[in-house]
Amino acid sequence: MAQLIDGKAIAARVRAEVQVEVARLKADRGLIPGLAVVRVGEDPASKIYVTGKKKAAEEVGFRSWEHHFDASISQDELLAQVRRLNDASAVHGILVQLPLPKHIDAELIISTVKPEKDVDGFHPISAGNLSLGRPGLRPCTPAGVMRLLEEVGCNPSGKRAVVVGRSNIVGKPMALMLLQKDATVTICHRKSDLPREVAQADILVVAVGVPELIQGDWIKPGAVVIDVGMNRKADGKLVGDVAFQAASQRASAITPVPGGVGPMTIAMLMRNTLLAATGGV
Ligand SMILES: Nc1nc2c(c(=O)[nH]1)N[C@@H](CN(C=O)c1ccc(C(=O)N[C@@H](CCC(=O)O)C(=O)O)cc1)CN2
Repeated sequence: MAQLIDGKAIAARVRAEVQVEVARLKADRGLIPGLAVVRVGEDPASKIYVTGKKKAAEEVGFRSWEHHFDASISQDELLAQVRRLNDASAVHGILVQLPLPKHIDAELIISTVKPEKDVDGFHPISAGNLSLGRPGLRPCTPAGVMRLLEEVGCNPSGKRAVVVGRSNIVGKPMALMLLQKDATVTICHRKSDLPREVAQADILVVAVGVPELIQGDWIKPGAVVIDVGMNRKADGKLVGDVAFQAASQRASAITPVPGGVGPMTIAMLMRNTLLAATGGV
């Protein structure tokens, strides 16, 4: 039976570390990191995540602001709001909660955030820094996965890592971060032979948003399995992209859903905001 990777507990530890550093920053330099979160429309999940981000920000000692706009806001007006936050000296980190309404070009909005304030790590400059192996702000979810691996003593160096999913916000940066730690990385997508690729993985990270796509008997015995998926079933239950029970029989360690990767996303956002405030990337 696999070790359960307790993302909730590890995320609490990351937030506590940030809190200590924020207290020191206030005492030594009188600097209080500020996080501005932009939310557009009434997506219920976004509302919950943004509330969680504000709560975490306040707990670690940041200033935080939520800028909520009606779903009918024009792209130009939203761009102007982001530029205003770019110019605000008390704001060190800006994030625009996704998804945005269809009439807004999310890529354009993201590229308008000042790279130094891009605490989501989604800006093309941040993505370029990552792909070139330069310092920079990293996307929170894959950064959280790297911390989970570290916490369970899994060093990617020399291991075969398989990432299922090639999104710009999880799959691609995840693969690059594992590569940077000297894993041999395969990225899978809808044309891949999943059972064959998954069977090779010492480290398996799945981020596709398809409930229980990865079957337990595909998994290499002893693999570390990280499930980024979060899928709401008809009965309201949340399941991941991996068939958890069967996978637990073969993996050496596995993240649950909920309580695995999800809480790490918000914890790493706190770390990124601290880095943005101190210029410490
Ligand atoms: N601008 C961004 N938008 C979105 C991001 C992001 O990183 N930046 N990621 C997701 C949503 N997200 C944070 O924004 C997020 C998702 C899930 C969780 C989480 O803790 N999930 C819990 C379960 C919650 C539930 O019961 O519904 C868990 O996995 O235990 C935190 C943050 C998309 N948008």
